[in-house]
Amino acid sequence: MNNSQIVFLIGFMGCGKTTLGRKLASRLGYPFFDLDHLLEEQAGMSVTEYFSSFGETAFRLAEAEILKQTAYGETAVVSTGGGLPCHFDNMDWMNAHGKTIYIQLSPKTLASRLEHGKEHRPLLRDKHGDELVTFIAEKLAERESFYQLAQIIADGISLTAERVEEILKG
Ligand SMILES: Nc1ncnc2c1ncn2[C@@H]1O[C@H](COP(=O)(O)OP(=O)(O)O)[C@@H](O)[C@H]1O
Ligand SMILES: O=C(O)C1=C[C@@H](OP(=O)(O)O)[C@@H](O)[C@H](O)C1
Ligand SMILES: [Mg+2]
Repeated sequence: MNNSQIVFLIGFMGCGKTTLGRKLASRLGYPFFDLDHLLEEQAGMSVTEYFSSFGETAFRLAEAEILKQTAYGETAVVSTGGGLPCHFDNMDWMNAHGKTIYIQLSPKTLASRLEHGKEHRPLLRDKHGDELVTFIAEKLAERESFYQLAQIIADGISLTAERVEEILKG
């Protein structure tokens, strides 16, 4: 029997990839990887500092490199950054190496979750209120076709690690 399983969580900033990924990994007894945290460790600086020092293009190259070079082992839960599936062949690579789950939420719900965490997200930090919702709606529309390539699409409202485990078992 093949017991290998790498689960990639994808979706827009604020959909809960990091929070849910950590819980899911603990539930399944799998190692947890958050690609933004790996990049921060390797670069020795925060994602925000990385964007301001090197720019978004360099960040996209670095996150793709970390996605593909990390030794995940046989089982893992991997939380990606929100933009990662939309660059290079990252989405195809994740579909070929594991199970991809898109955590889907509306721009309004995402904005309400992000209002307090946006200083850590360089793409959002200067946006407020309705302007934040509009920005998310536009960016999500650009990204949606990539996210839709996921093998599993899950409604992010009240999504729990337990529910994701059930979905994975089929
Ligand atoms: N299921 C949830 N319900 C409500 N808020 C949540 C939920 N999951 C995460 N959050 C909150 O939303 C924000 C973004 O979560 P995070 O896990 O960092 O998302 P992502 O990694 O997808 O950007 C955090 O403030 C987090 O506490
Ligand atoms: O959507 C994006 O372009 C980004 C999402 C962030 O990760 P989260 O989705 O975990 O916030 C982080 O990778 C960076 O700020 C860029
Ligand atoms: Mg995250």
